[in-house]
Amino acid sequence: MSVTAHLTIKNVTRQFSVDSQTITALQDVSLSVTEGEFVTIVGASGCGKSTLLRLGAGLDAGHQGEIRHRGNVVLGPSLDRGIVFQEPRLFPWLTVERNIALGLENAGVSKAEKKRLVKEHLELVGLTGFAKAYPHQLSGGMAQRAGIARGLVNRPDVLFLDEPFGALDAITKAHLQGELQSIWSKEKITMILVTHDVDEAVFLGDRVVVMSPRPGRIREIVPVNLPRPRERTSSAFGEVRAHVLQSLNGTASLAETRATAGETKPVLPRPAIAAVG
Ligand SMILES: Nc1ncnc2c1ncn2[C@@H]1O[C@H](COP(=O)(O)OP(=O)(O)OP(=O)(O)O)[C@@H](O)[C@H]1O
Repeated sequence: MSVTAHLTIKNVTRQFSVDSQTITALQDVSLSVTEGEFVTIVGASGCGKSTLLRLGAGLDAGHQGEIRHRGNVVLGPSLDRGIVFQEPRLFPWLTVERNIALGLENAGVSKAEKKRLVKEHLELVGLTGFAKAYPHQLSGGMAQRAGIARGLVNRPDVLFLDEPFGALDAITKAHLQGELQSIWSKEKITMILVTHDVDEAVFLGDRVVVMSPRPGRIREIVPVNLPRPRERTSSAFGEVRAHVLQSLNGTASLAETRATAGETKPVLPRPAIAAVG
């Protein structure tokens, strides 16, 4: 793995205004991600994880501080930065292959190249044979695999994943975590994944970024120096997990904070809320 600073987030603060109150979603957050690294971000609900991801991907702006990707200031979305959300967001009227091909929209590739890339990525996520299926014919895990293929198909430099397995059952989740880790090892794409699941963060991350809420800050960055694929039942894994949990509990227990999360969320739908700054 090279040590090029790939994505740098420097002193980033992001505030929102809700009902004339200012919410500081992120305060003075700095993080430097190296090329090919897998960084996971955990934290209680409302601590700014998604805000950080959206800013990094260029889907949000209005922050103070600076975000650079390969040395260039991030000013908006780019084909170099892919994103996968918790819901796969597939178009129900398009087949799996056409949904994946959407990731190549505006990528300037020929029809033949598009076909080749879609086939390759169907294979990569284990959906060969489902190219012509429609989203309603897929299980939740399969749909999320299609979402991941769409995020990867144009070979982004960085793939941002916002709780990609959050809606899946425990068995499918563990399976897809394993698959994502092999895709990452094979494709060498920088990945930044947000999760509520400490096991997932330790299983996948080279480093686990622990965030604390109100205002959202980085509390600690925990390196995970364990060989891959990781053995979740090993004592070394358990030690890192315990460390991350302790770090989270330094602010509040995750369960406790999630129970009060409603208080930190805007009551109005987000598009109706003005951004500060
Ligand atoms: N568009 C927006 N308008 C107003 N407030 C927002 C907006 N986006 C985020 N916030 C607020 O910023 C804070 C951080 O939200 P964010 O969604 O980043 O947290 P999170 O850690 O990803 O939470 P969760 O784990 O529940 O998804 C919250 O208090 C939230 O209400």
